[in-house]
This record gives sequence, C-alpha cells and structure tokens, in this order.
Amino acid sequence: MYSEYGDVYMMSIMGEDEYVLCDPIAFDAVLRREGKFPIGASESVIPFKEYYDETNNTLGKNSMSHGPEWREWRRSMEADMYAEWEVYLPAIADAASRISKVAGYEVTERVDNIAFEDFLSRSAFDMFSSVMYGESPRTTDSDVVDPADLEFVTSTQAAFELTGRLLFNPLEKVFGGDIYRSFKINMDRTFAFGSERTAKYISRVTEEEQREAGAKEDRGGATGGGEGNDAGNSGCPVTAVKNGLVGRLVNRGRLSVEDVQSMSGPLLMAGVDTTAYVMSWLFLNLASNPAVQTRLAEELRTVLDGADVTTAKQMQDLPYLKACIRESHRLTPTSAMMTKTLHEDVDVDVDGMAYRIPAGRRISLNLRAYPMDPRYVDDPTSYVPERFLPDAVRARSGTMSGVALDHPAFADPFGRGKRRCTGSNLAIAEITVLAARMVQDYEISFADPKRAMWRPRQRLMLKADPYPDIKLVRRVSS
Ligand code: HEM
Repeated sequence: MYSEYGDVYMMSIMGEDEYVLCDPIAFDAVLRREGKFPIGASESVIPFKEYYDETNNTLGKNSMSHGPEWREWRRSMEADMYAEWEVYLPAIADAASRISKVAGYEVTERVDNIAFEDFLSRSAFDMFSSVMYGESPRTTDSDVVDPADLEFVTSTQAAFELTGRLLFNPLEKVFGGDIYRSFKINMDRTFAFGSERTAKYISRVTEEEQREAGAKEDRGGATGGGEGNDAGNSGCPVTAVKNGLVGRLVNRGRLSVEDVQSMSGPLLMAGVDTTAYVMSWLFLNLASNPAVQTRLAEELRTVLDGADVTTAKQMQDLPYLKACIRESHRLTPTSAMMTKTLHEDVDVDVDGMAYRIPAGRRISLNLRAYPMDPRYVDDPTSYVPERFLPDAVRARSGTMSGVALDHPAFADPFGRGKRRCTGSNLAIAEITVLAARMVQDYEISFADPKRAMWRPRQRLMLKADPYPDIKLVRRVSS
C-alpha cells in the first residue's frame, strides 16, 4: 500500500475504515493528543471485550476501558510489572536454564518430539510462571510436566489463535459457530487455570508462613504482628507471599487476593503467546542466518563465558544480541501496525498536506513502510543486525535513514504512550535471557533446509506459517 499510495492512505480493516500513516514523526502528533485516559489498542480486540462482559470480569472490563477505572487498574500493578530488572531476572534465568537443558532432547532427539513453535509457547509459559510464582512449572520437560499445565498452554494457544480468527469473522459469534464455541471453552479453561493456580500458590505460601511462625513461637522467639517480615504490613492476609509478581501484587495492598486471582488468567494470556510469537521470529531469523548466529555465539562466549544473564549490566553488555532482537522486529514484526484511536479530532501534517482525522477513527502507523524502504535502508529484506550496532546508529543520526530505523516508534513491539504494554520489561528480559542461553548451548538450524518455507499469516499477531522444523545441535564449546 505504501509503495502504491505513499505516506498516508485509508484502508478498511475488520470492517472499519482507518487512516494509515507511514511517517513516524507525523504519528507523533497523534500520540501527543492521546489525553489523560487514552483508548488502548487492546480495546479493538472485541472478542476479549465481549468475553469480559459475558463473564462479568470487572478487572478485565476495566483493563479494556479508558476512564479512571482503567487508570486505577493499571496503577494497581504497574510498579510491580516495571520493577527493577534484577527483581525477576534470576527467576527467568533459572527457568531458561532448565528449558535449554532439555531443549535438544525434546525438540530434536526424542522420537515423539515437540515442534519448536510449541516448545517456545511452553518456554514462554515456564518463564512467565517463574515471574508470577517464583518457580518454573517445567512444561518444556516431558519427564516432569504436569498435564494440567500443559492443558493451560494448549488452551491459551488455542484461545489466542481463535481470537484472531473471530476478529476477522465477527459473524461466527452471531451464529454461534464452532470457532466461537471453541474460543469460549479455551478462554474459560485459561481463566479458571490462572485463578486456581494463584489461589493454590497463595494458600501454599500462607501455610508455609504459619508453619514458620509456629516454629518461631515454639522456640520462644515469636514477635507477633508480622514484625520482621519484609513482605510489608499492608494489612493484607498473605504477608508471606514474597516471591514473584503475584506476591508483590498482593502485598502492595491495592488488590485483594480475589482480584489478583481474577487477573492471573488475563495476565498469563497477555504474557505468554505474545512473547512466544516474538521469540519464534527471532529464532527463525537466527536459523536462517548461520553467520549471524556464529557472531552472536562469539559475543555471548566473550561476555558471559557460559553464564546465564541475571543482571541488567549483562543485558547492556550484549549489543549484538540486542541488535539481533531489534532487527528481528524490523524485518518480521508480530504486528505490521501500531494503532491509536483518539477522543478528539486531530490534524496531521504529511508532506505539507493537512489531514483532519475525526475522533473515534482508528489511526495506525505502518511499521513495515519506512523500515523496509530501500531509499532509507540498505538491503531491507535481509536480516542484518549490524545495522543496529551503536556506531551504525550514531552514523545515521539526523538522516532519513535514522528516522526509518531508529525512531522510537519502530524500536519494539510494545506500543507507545500511556497504554504502552505493561509487560514490556518482563518480555524483553525473557526474550534476552532465553536467546542468550539457547545460542550459547545450541546451533539452531532447519531440520530440512529445502522445505523451510513459510509466509507471514495474520492472526491476533503475525506468525510464520507453516513454522519450519528446527534442529538443535549442542555447541561443541558448551
Ligand atoms: C513480546 C511480548 C509482548 C508484546 C509484543 C506485547 C504487545 C502489547 C501491545 C502492542 C499492547 C497495546 C499497547 C497500546 O495500547 O498501545 C500491549 C498491552 C498490554 N500488554 Fe503486552 N505485549 C507483550 C508481552 C506482555 C507481557 C509479558 C505482559 C504481562 C503480563 C503483557 C501485558 C499487557 C497488558 C496488561 C496490556 C494492556 C495495557 C493497557 O491497556 O494499559 N504484555 N502489549
């Protein structure tokens, strides 16, 4: 569309006309007008919105609204989601290390092997659960996996996939078709699982605390009133839940235990397959480009020398890994658009022409236009992480290439402004830690290079279809 119509055009997506801008600087004018209670991109995912209405999930409804109730919902968890990197990195690193230990066997060696794409969904679930509950459920290890956890992974995967299909076939719901029925079953399972897991976790740690307190009392050392408990004195009954996001949310005292339970399903839903899709493109790009992988393995060896990434400093010291992730987003983003809807009309200037975009009309920034334009980007269809190394970025600063490659709108897949993804730091940490571990441990390639062909397919996010079979071979040095 961009090459045919230029910097601004209109198109109809999901039955609604929307403006599409290609210039990120013009899109900045939209962002500046988003106001105090911006409309979130998630609000256009109608199947979720309707599901929350039907199941009377108040926090779910708040998350998909744009008034004071949305802000309160967001504030109730933001501080814990955007916590210091070091808070969650060790748990993520532990999960990633367990994942990588079994990856070669599970994906390549076992007769009944796990498709790499599914392995990544399980990996994302293991890492995110480690963040939520302080320990990994190890769904990537077929010897120890709990079938209930596996059912969760399959249900979210299905719900995610079916949401995409429903978006493009809204009549499915009207006529109560199979896609809608299946979507509902999988959403119910996902949410029941999240709530139940969280309840179990909270009661387990509460019991542990009571046992510890009892033991202290027996030794005559009990002080009472929760004193000496670094989980805080919020008045919350679950003072012992120190580990993990769930514990931090409960202990902050803005949400009740029941609130956290009802948020767990939606958070797992928002945090698992999104991350898996981004990782699936990254590993696909690495498998397609062995020279890049070799250079990355060399950087990891030099900086980490076999260790896991557990500190923010280590993350900073891996510019090539960062560039690989950044280049993967440029070449194969999980969504081709960043979308906003404003409460008021906005005037946008593009090439000296003024466009008035009415309130309530969707406006998108095309993430594939400038970053793939050969006038601004050399060899745009190739995967070249070197273009995102600090020297290259500095050299093009102030040029159109700098805009096309380095404008913040193109930096990552998490959106911008007040509705930016609350899980962005967690997702970046998970992707970085797992990629660092896997590339240190394995050479990642296609099982059958001749048959490794795919096309991007639009569901809720863009995915490679069919996802090629991946082969993992242990690196000699590891
Ligand atoms: C790589 C993985 C992820 C991607 C690509 C992603 C992408 C996005 C995008 C594009 C938005 C909409 C932003 C907007 O409205 O402008 C969003 C919102 C959101 N994301 Fe993520 N996300 C990811 C991981 C996560 C994780 C791990 C969580 C953690 C639970 C999470 C929780 C949320 C929530 C709660 C919102 C709603 C924020 C709001 O409306 O105020 N996401 N995400």
